[in-house]
Amino acid sequence: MEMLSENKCFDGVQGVYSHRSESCKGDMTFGLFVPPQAKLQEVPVLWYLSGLTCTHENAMTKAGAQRWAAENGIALVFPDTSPRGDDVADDDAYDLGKGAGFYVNATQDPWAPHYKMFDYIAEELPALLFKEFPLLEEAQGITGHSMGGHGALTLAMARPDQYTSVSAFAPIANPTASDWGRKQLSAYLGDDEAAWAAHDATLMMRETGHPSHVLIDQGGADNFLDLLKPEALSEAMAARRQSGTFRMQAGYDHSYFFVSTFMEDHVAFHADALYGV
Ligand SMILES: N[C@@H](CCC(=O)N[C@@H](CS)C(=O)NCC(=O)O)C(=O)O
Repeated sequence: MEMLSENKCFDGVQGVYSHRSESCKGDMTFGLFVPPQAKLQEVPVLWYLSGLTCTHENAMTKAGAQRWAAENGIALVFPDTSPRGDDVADDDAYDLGKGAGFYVNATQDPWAPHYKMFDYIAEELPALLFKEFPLLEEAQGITGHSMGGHGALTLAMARPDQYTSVSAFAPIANPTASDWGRKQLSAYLGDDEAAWAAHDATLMMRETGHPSHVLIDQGGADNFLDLLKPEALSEAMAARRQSGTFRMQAGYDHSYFFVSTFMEDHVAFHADALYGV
C-alpha cells in the first residue's frame, strides 16, 4: 500500500492510498478518513460507495461527511467505483465500464478479468484496512449514493453479519427493471436474469430485508427518479414490514448538494448503530 496524501481534517486524518488489488487485477485508489478518537482506540467504519462516473474523490471532497464522522468517532472509507488502468475493459457510455462497476463480480467477457467490485469492497479492501488502520472489524456500516446506494443496500442484505447498519442516498433501487441496471447486469452477469436478483435491492428486500433499521433518503426533484425507482423499494419495505425510514425530500435533486444536506443524519444514524446506542 502506498500513501498518496494525508491531510489533517477535523482533528483526524483524510488520507488517500493506492494498493495492488488481487480482485481487480490492478492498482486501486481509495480515500480513508480516520477520526481523532482513533488515536486512543479502534473505531467503527462507515463505507461510502459512490455513484456512476465517480472515483474515490467525489464524496471525499463534496459530501461533507468528515465533520460528522469526527464528531461521532467513526472512520469513513471512500472506495473507487470500478477497476482502473489501460488494460481494463471500458465502454463509450458513462454508465458501463470504468466508473460504473455496479458492485458485482462480472462473469462475462470482456469484463470478467477485472470487474470484481463485490469481492473488492466486501473482502479485499476490508482485509487491508483492518490490518493497516485502527478500525473495528465487528463494527461496519455501509451507505452510498445512486449506484453506490444500490451497492450499499445489496451488499448489506447479502452480508447482514458483516454490515451492522445500512443507509442510502437516492439508490438505484430496482436495477433489474431499469435502464440503470438491465444493460449493466446483462453485460457483467450475462442474459440469465436469475443471476441478477442477488444484485437488486427491491428483490432482495422482498426476499430477506436487513435485520437493522434501514435509512433511505431520496430527493423529490431528482432528475433520475424514473431510473432509480424509489417507489419499488419503498413498497418492498412496506410489504416486508422492514424496520426503516424512507424519506422523500421535497425539492432536492440528485447532486452532492442533496447528499451533503442529509449526511449528518446518516453518519449519526450509523454511529448510533455501530456504537450500540
Ligand atoms: N453523467 C450522468 C449522470 C451521472 C451522475 O449524476 N452521477 C452521480 C452518481 S449517479 C454523481 O455522483 N456524479 C458525480 C458528482 O456529482 O460528483 C448524466 O448526466 O446522465
